Amino acid sequence: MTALTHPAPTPFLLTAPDNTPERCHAEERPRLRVARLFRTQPLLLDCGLPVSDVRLAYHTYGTPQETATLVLHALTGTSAVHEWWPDFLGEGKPLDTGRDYVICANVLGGCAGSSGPADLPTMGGQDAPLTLRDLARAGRALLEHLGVRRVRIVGGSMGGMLAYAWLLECPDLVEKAVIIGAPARHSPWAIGLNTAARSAIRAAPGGEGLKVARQIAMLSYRSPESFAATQAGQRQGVPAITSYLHHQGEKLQARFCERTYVALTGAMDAFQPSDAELRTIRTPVLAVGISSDQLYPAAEVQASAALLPHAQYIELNSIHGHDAFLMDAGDLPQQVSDFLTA
Ligand SMILES: CC(=O)SCCNC(=O)CCNC(=O)[C@H](O)C(C)(C)COP(=O)(O)OP(=O)(O)OC[C@H]1O[C@@H](n2cnc3c(N)ncnc32)[C@H](O)[C@@H]1OP(=O)(O)O
Ligand SMILES: N[C@@H](CCO)C(=O)O
Repeated sequence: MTALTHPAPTPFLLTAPDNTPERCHAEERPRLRVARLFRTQPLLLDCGLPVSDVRLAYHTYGTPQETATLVLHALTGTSAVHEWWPDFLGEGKPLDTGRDYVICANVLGGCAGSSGPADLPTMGGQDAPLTLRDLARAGRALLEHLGVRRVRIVGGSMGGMLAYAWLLECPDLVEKAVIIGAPARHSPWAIGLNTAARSAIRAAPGGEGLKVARQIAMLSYRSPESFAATQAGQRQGVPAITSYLHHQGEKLQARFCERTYVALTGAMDAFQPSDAELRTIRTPVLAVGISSDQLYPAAEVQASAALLPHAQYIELNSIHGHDAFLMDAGDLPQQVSDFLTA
């Protein structure tokens, strides 16, 4: 197989020369910081490989506190919550920067400042397989680094599935969790879509495959009704949807890494907790399905939540499919706020 590529490293600020976290106060402009973790004791990945000196890039918002709100981003997301979730972050919003200490880290394996596949050990000449539990354990070390003892977790899409991994891996840390647009495990449908995306990347490494992967994924992130409303007709001599998908492919290729795409989709596909494991979760959970979600149908999100002893389920009504939690959130911020402050 031709080697997969990694984009130029994201510029970042190290936390401080001695690796002590700097404090970001509500009035400060959000800054990307990078913590260096596992320098004395390695992180043991589920595949058996130890990793030392792990970088996690993160943003914090609000005043540091021992109890924080941890945001878990989606597949191609970053730690910059202020850039991609303005409906949820800010004073008076569910991630209330005037009241809460909000933390978001680019996941282990990511390509927005954290240690990615190119920084991690290989296994048999291939990138080490990562698990969502590995990502949660790395995240736990960041919380310890920041002096955080308890968290409320809010995650959407991959971040929602990662929230399940946190609930299983770190039950002692998590006070409550909001899981948006995510089941506890991938269906054959979701694995199939990711398989096609990875096949495209492997068939055309260097960027072209990643563009196709994004086009496939975008079709699952929206809905037939959404595209009928936004992409009907022609644009510059081709169907508008064709031009849209090309644009989305170019946009992702410019900002993302194909090796991260393979690693994170693989981690999601492999995360298959049993019903029995899910029934052990004691933490209160708010699970949110999205009425038009083609990737993770609302019924699937609800079925996962039904296995949890202390979960409530609500549905976001939108024609815009899976991505609605990012672009058409409606009343959801208020409902999430109510749950987090109850
Ligand atoms: C803002 C950021 O920095 S996001 C980076 C981090 N990413 C994340 O956190 C992941 C989560 N975010 C996302 O997945 C996305 O940003 C979303 C879902 C929130 C929004 O997606 P968007 O691509 O911005 O929205 P949308 O689907 O409406 O597309 C708009 C873009 O398509 C272009 N477009 C729309 N229709 C067409 C068309 N027919 N042909 C060509 N281009 C088109 C628009 O001009 C616009 O382009 P631009 O982004 O270069 O300005
Ligand atoms: N559109 C989001 C959701 C994917 O699950 C992303 O690109 O990360």
